Amino acid sequence: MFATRNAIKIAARSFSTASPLQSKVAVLGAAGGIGQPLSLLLKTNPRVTELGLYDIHNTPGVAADIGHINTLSQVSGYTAKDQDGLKKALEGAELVVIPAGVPRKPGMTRDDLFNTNAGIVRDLAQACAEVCPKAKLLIISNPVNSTVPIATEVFKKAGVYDAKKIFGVTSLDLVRASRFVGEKLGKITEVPVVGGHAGVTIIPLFSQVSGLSLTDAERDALTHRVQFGGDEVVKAKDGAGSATLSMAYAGARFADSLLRAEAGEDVLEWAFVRTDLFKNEGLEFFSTYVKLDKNGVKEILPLPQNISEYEKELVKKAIPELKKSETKGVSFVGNN
Ligand SMILES: NC(=O)C1=CN([C@@H]2O[C@H](COP(=O)(O)OP(=O)(O)OC[C@H]3O[C@@H](n4cnc5c(N)ncnc54)[C@H](O)[C@@H]3O)[C@@H](O)[C@H]2O)C=CC1
Ligand SMILES: O=C([O-])CC(=O)C(=O)O
Repeated sequence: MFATRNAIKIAARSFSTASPLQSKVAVLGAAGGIGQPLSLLLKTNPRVTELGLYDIHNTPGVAADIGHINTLSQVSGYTAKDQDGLKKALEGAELVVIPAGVPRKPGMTRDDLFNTNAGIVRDLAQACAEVCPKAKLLIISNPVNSTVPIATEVFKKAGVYDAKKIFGVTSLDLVRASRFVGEKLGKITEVPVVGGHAGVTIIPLFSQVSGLSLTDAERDALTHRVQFGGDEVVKAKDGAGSATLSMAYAGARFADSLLRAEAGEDVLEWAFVRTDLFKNEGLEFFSTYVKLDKNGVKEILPLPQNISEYEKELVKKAIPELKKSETKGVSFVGNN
């Protein structure tokens, strides 16, 4: 389950500047709080040559607006009213990013979004399986711990499943952990975050950050802040939704990592993927260290051997929670 740390190389963190390959990125839910700034950031990425934006409404306006930005990529926007709008957005896509669905309000858990978002993700994944089965899917819609198993089951049913290409985007947890530790260290450094994307399933590995020394109380507080960073934003937005801008940044960063890997760079990321790491515990999905190549996941690395006892306990606590969400997602597709 754990490996030595020396195999692990931290990915560079600036956006791409190299000349582009042909890479179409589709964004489903593109007119939303995340969708709009995410589409904006993707428009500024020189590796993206085409953007296909889809939402149930408002996408043509977003596409027209972003389309005036003076980078070379082409932008088109479709809604549910356009004939074959979803199909047109997806055709030829290398990456499909999915932030479609409802966000939390104060007092809700991510799992409370399941009833609405499970069906949305299932239907969008079905369209991806039909139109662009070889595209990489980046799932942002919550609850990620269930929506990734949902998309996986849809692809399996359609006979086009490739575990290397379906990702739950947990990058915002990494961005938050890096920022919160940065406040302490006075410099920005990468902080691995593993597990899942909800409460106690979010596990920051502070033991892996060189130069960081925390008292037990500081470690507990920092861990809690990363695990419940989403709630901090939901509370501050006071009914107007959850994190959108930081999520757009994190999602664009993860998309950029996949595009870099597509172009032949060695990239290490953290993402919620299908893995055998916890096979003995009956768990199929876990966010861990993932080496990327042009096909998506090249290699899944075990957790570092030298993580702390405290972090090992967090992993143990997360497993039953993850398992519950996974089963719920799998059953949803089985029963619907
Ligand atoms: N993975 C992560 O770290 C994070 C995930 N999220 C999740 O992302 C999702 C979106 O959040 P926001 O953008 O703030 O919500 P939002 O409500 O602002 O935007 C969602 C968009 O999805 C669209 N949509 C709904 N059904 C659709 C369908 N069938 N096809 C295409 N588009 C559809 C809506 O029209 C809307 O424009 C939520 O589920 C939220 O919980 C939010 C922050 C972080
Ligand atoms: O908290 C939420 O509901 C949105 C989210 O996933 C996050 O900000 O991490």
